[in-house]
Amino acid sequence: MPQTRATKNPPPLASSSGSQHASDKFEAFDWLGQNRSVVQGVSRIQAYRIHPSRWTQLTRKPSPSPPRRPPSSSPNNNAMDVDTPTRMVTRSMARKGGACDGANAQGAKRSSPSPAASPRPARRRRTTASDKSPADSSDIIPAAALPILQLPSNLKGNDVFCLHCGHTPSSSKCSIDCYRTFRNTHFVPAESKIHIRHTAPGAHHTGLGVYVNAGSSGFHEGDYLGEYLGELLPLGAPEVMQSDYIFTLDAVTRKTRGKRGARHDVAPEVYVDAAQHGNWTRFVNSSCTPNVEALARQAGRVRMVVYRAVRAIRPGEQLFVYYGKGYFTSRGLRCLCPADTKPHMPPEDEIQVP
Ligand SMILES: C[S@@+](CC[C@H](N)C(=O)[O-])C[C@H]1O[C@@H](n2cnc3c(N)ncnc32)[C@H](O)[C@@H]1O
Repeated sequence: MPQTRATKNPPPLASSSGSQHASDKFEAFDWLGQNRSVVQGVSRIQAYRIHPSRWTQLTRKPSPSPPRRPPSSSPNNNAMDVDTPTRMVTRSMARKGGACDGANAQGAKRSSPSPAASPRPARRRRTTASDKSPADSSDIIPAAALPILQLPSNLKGNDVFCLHCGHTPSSSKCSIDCYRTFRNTHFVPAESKIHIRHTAPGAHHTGLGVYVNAGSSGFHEGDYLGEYLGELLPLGAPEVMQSDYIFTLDAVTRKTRGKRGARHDVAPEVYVDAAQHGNWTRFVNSSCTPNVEALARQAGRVRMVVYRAVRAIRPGEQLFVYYGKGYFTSRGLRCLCPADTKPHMPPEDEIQVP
């Protein structure tokens, strides 16, 4: 079924027809197979990039105190944030220049590592020399990007936990080394178990997708598969409106309860856009029955979106996250995932994890 995008600024890379996809012009085997770092103008990166002119030309709103979320009326607000997955950026979030207002909550909910969600460090695995990527040993974060990525140092409360050490990132026990160590030790070597290829033609064709290699051991539930890398963009950057490869790196820095309900303080808006620079995670398609979740987390005060397996994933299976309903509605797209034989609209923000 033809799909149209309801946007005044059609994405430069993406086509508006259902049979053509942003990445059709990539040679999928090149991405992983030919050891090339640049494929058809899209560079494969191992660390965040920053768009220098976007950060100097655009003035970000000064935020002496972090913006407030509207009080929530949900009596179960505490539970709401537990392991809530993050979602791809919707068009309306980008237009409004902010992803954290209540009106957009359905498509924009990001997680905060709540006390129940991540007080303990993630499961570690043994690192081998072959797991090391060039980025692990050198500058994993460009110096200019560090202040952009880091959460405020005056974090209070106990809502924000480092994925590596489990401490609040403002604690003296948590440092940038936590981010480095997390990257080196907690991710499974996913790239050696996956390949990127065109999805089958027909009703479920969604361009390129990520598949688990036949003959590999697949993934276990809870495996950290990778970090969603891309170019860091500030609030108001025009690319945010145009990209189909974008997450917000927003994070809840403090959650307090008052008479009017819970209040969430959030860190200033940052987007990670993989349209021009990215890693394999940019090819993961959306499904209403995902096997991977995208979580907004932090390690050593560095914000990141991590992909984690929500169940065991067998060889031959395609990896899927859930982009959120807002991703599809704001682009005038229908979901073509295998959860339904026909093009459909994803459920509100509910996902069915089998
Ligand atoms: C982040 S990219 C995923 C990789 C993409 N398939 C590619 O070839 O580069 C997101 C785009 O993939 C397509 N896509 C992913 N999941 C989809 C789904 N469930 N239904 C329809 N299109 C989907 C849409 O074109 C969407 O804008």
